[in-house]
Amino acid sequence: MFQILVADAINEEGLSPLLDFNEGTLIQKKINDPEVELEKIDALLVRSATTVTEDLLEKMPQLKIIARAGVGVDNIDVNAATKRGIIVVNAPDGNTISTAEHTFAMMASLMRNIPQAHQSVKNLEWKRNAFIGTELYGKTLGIVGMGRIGSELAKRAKVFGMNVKVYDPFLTKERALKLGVSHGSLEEVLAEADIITVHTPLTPETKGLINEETLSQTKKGVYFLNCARGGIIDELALAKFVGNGHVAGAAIDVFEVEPPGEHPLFKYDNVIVTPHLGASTKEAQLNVATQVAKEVRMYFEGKPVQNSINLPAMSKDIFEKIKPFHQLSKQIGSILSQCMKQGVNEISITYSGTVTDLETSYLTKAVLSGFFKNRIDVNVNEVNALLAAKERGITVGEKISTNTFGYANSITVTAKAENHQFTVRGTFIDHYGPRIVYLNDFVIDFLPEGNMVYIQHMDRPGVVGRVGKILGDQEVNIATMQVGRKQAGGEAIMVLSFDKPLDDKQMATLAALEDIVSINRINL
Ligand SMILES: NC(=O)C1=CN([C@@H]2O[C@H](COP(=O)(O)OP(=O)(O)OC[C@H]3O[C@@H](n4cnc5c(N)ncnc54)[C@H](O)[C@@H]3O)[C@@H](O)[C@H]2O)C=CC1
Ligand SMILES: O=C(O)C(=O)COP(=O)(O)O
Repeated sequence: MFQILVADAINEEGLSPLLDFNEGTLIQKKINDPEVELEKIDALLVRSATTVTEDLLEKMPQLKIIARAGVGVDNIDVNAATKRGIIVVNAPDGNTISTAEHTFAMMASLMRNIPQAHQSVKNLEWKRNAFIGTELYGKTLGIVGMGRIGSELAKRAKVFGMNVKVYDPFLTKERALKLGVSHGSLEEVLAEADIITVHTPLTPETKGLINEETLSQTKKGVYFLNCARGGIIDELALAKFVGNGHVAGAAIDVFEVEPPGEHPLFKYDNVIVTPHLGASTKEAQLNVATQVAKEVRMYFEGKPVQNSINLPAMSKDIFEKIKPFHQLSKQIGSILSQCMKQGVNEISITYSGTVTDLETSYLTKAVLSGFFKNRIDVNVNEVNALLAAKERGITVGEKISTNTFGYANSITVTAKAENHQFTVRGTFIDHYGPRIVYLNDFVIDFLPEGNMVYIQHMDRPGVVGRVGKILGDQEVNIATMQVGRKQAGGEAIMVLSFDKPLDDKQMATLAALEDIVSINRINL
């Protein structure tokens, strides 16, 4: 049973794909609840309230997937998760509309003093002259970060007759044209906008993007909005510019520290605030919960996840096509690792035939994950395979070849150590299955499965018989046996498979036989 911890308030109805999941137990408790056995948790679902640090991950050795029921993953140490092979997924578009609408509502409220006027009337005042507002019509809205939310906001602003000027270094001219917005540098947006709103993720590049220096490049009387992440606008710098009258007002939904407690911005009447409500609608919460619950379930069912931060997305169709090669790649990596015990400094992979139509970089990661399994105590998978190789100084090369060796496809992997190298080649035959067709310079043909032994020996009469007799005497049943040789009387190999793995004594007895050069277990 997979243990799935829901550590933040996530919509119950949206969690139904996991509530109905027979192979999972859902635990709805805070991360620091003493009843939570962190070491047993397989999946963790969070919003922005739970901070997922490297220290926390250290305590969660079984964790395989972190799902963020929302967009921003700045509360998750994605690098630390990647290093451990933990997949991080989010729900990228489930709350876009709600957040764009909230930003718009904040902008309208700010320009028309709605929160202040509301409070005044409730205080039994009637101060119509104190709350003269400013129209949105004809004003220039500067949007920093023109992704999903920025784009939805732009559409709404245009309907209100606003001019939209955007800054986003990753926005193409074509996309800006399609969205009907003027695209410029940050300096241009700062200089031209009447209202500036940020919609970037919080990253080292965007932290403090709006600071004293950038604030001083804006028009006097500018308004600021932050419904993205606390920290993109330097809060103390903003408070200073509100205080000196340069900034006419600000609407803030998110804070560097949440909840913010006493805050220098709170003393200004022209600063309006909400407690991180951008995504807080029934619709958005249902959307994001459903998205991540489905993702986690798909992951545990061995299906591809769609919205991973640290894995490439793959459609179901592509996944079905790549699946047999994925399995074969892992098996090749594992065989290689078990046949070549020493440290390796290079792994090169050559793909040929039909497999080259697929995402071979994904298969390369699968080869590496098979190779590292049982070699290192970190769970290596497609998320952290390249990183694991890099950290161990192993160069990984991938190439495509037209030589298919007579098969419809082939995957050839060579591992190199200082004075030694070992090659394994496999193919996948439709309606037949995976086969290993080349092992360390020998042509062979066997099914990579179960408990096997790989023996290198001299091609002399009686060797195969002696191996069979010794095993027979010990009541060991040989399930399959394949032999290969380069030339008569030279070096040869045997690959045998058994119902149960051979024990150390049986291995030693075989190793001691005449004409046996080496013997290795291969367990797949
Ligand atoms: N207040 C709330 O409740 C919510 C806040 N958010 C925040 O809003 C952010 C944006 O969300 P989406 O639009 O869905 O993300 P997105 O990924 O679609 O858009 C982000 C945009 O920022 C741009 N960008 C990145 N670095 C930049 C830089 N240095 N300067 C200018 N632009 C830059 C990217 O090119 C991208 O177009 C999220 O990362 C999240 O932190 C999201 C949902 C709800
Ligand atoms: O999706 C996001 O990035 C948000 O900021 C929403 O945060 P929340 O899930 O409401 O804590």
